[in-house]
Amino acid sequence: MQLTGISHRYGAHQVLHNVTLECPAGTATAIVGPSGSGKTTLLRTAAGFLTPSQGQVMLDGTDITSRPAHRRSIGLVSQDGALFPHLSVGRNIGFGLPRGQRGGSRIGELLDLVSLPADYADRRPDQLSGGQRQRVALARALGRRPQIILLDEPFSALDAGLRERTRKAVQKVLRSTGTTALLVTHDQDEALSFADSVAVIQEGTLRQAGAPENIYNLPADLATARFLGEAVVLEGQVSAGWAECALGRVPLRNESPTGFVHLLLRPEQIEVTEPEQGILGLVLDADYFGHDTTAVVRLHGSQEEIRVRQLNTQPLEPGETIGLRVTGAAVAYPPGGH
Ligand SMILES: Nc1ncnc2c1ncn2[C@@H]1O[C@H](COP(=O)(O)OP(=O)(O)OP(=O)(O)O)[C@@H](O)[C@H]1O
Repeated sequence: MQLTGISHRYGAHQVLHNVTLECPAGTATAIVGPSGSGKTTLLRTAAGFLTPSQGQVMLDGTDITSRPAHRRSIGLVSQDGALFPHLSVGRNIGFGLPRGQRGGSRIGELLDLVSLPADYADRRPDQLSGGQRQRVALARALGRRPQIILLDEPFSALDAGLRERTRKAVQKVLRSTGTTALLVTHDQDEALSFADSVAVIQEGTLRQAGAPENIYNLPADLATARFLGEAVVLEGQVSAGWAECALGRVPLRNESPTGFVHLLLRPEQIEVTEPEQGILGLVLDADYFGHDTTAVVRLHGSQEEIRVRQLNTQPLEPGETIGLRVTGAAVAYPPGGH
């Protein structure tokens, strides 16, 4: 599916500005962005519930912009699954299937696809857990073998553990059926782990789209960097592909003009060492989580405070002096961008 030059306004309020996004067949694309950035509006445009003020929705080379939702080969799974509470699981899944397929075997097949036992067909939705309900919603959406599945925050009502398991189960089903998926989420970890491609949208504008590792490691700007995870931003001076900053001399991941820049590092790139082996820092605050420790550290001789994250280390103590060393490269941004 291709969304080309999509703009949309609700009355005088323009919420999408010329968004172009390609969702290649058989892949999963996640749209992430802050609340109110226009994600759902874009998804509704893809689904056919809304005709954009401008732009085209193309599917397999055909312009389907003004084709209504029920005539598109698209399945939708929403936040709460939207199952009919008074119908059994089997009848929920059968809803919308051609008459001949509403019986046992196709329903059983679809339950099996989402790893639910066949006898769940007789249960009512309120006899299932939240994760199981979302799997039923997925089975229902997949029943008609749509070309595309649209997932609108489908895991957000689930608690952390269940959320991850359900996400993995859904990912597996989508991959095994080769279904193209478009997921809307405001959870950046979910987007990075679920999708083949991540699109970041802010204030109705597409800021960046690409493979998760590219988006995380080389964000288009600092706002995108901060949205996708914790960011350590330091002032620096660039010359010949290296930058000098409060953490010493660090290589750059991107091409940058010489002179003053803002440097982006991720907290996990900053290694804690013995004081004599790194740049000195004073621990101001530390949180020990068992699997990792995060700390806020003030760098010696500067007012810069940074956040570091260490795996499997001893707890750090406020007031302690530590050494810090950068691993990997930084990304340089010209001054003025935030
Ligand atoms: N039917 C509508 N009429 C008028 N304004 C709307 C309508 N639907 C959404 N909006 C506005 O459009 C903007 C984008 O909304 P949208 O639901 O697309 O954002 P979102 O990124 O999905 O947000 P969230 O993550 O909070 O769901 C918001 O400012 C919202 O108030």
